[in-house]
Amino acid sequence: MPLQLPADLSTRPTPFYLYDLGLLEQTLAAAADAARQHDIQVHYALKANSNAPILERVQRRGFGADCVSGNEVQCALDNGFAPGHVVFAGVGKSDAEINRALAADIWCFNVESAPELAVIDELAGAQGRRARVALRLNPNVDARTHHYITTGLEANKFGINLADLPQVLELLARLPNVELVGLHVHIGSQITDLAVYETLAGRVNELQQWFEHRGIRLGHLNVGGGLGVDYHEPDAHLVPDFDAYFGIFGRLLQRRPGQQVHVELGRSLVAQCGTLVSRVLYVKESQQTSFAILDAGMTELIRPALYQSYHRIENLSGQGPERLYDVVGPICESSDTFGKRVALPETRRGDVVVLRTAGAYGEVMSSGYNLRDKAPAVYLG
Ligand SMILES: Cc1ncc(COP(=O)(O)O)c(C=O)c1O
Ligand SMILES: N[C@@H](CCCC[NH3+])C(=O)O
Repeated sequence: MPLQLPADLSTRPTPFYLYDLGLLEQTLAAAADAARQHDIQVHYALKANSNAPILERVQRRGFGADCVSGNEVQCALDNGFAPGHVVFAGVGKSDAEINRALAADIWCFNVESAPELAVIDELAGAQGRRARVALRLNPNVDARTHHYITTGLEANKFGINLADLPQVLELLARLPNVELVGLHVHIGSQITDLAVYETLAGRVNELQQWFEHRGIRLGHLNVGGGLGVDYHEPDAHLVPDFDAYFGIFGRLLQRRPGQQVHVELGRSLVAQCGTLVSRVLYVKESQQTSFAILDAGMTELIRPALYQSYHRIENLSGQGPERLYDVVGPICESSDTFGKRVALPETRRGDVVVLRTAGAYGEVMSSGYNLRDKAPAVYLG
């Protein structure tokens, strides 16, 4: 399927984010089918992209919302997610955020530490409520992804380490305003080696047994998100292999009767439907390198600067034999580089250059550094 472009591209100012809603629907349908087949509930991780037209489509599929701030909780509610389908996660929830989520009577707080548990109990008590909580445990499983987006190792700030679990359970037993409803793990993002999820499923089974030996039955198992996408050859894998991913948990998790299994997917649902569209401002020839300087930079898409991430770069208007370019943005930082020695057709001022697979952690991570304008979003399909 060729990249869909707006009919008025030649006169439309750049940069902008372009979203293919047809591809989004196709991706959501594939995920919903696979989830249904394995009886797994999806909570969409809003942090990947919280634009209203995207949330509207996610919500229509019957997915819930996985939120990591009070504003994300509010955004989910404003965009039609029922409170009973909203989860609030995150290592540093403020009192104000917890209070808002309690007042909205969301489904569950994913709790990351003993002090947080005590605060939720206190605030719930003050509101005359009982909060449902899942404990986020650190399963110490290596996601084999970039170290900045690995979250399930003991060295990471996330989750409760297994050594601390007995004390957390003692605390939980003493707190009157919190009810333990589940177990939560999340080991990282952009996971492409699915064997990692097999290890995770085994670890979750062990954890469940550990709880059961202490007489605790878990209403749901939340195995987090992290399914990766193909940044290198997006057109070959526009829709991720949800069947393989859900199948692992469907097959390997030892589910108890009536127990629910939840996943929190972000990137895999929205990454491929988004593209950052820019134009070449200048081609600057230096002795060693040809720079293609774009009108988009790290302020629009920070992933290459932050994680050395690869995004496929295509010159849609260039013709002629390929040459190598360092593709950079206009921001006053040397890390404002989208790719080095990128093969592009002969590139000129005004050419339209796109960065693919930018629907997740693209627009949401944009900034106003250098007092840049926010790039608008354009929706097709
Ligand atoms: C706790 C939690 N759940 C879900 C996600 C969504 O991850 P992804 O977009 O990789 O599916 C993240 C981000 O890594 C996360 O930290
Ligand atoms: N923002 C990151 C992933 C972090 C996911 C959230 N825990 C990325 O662009 O890849």
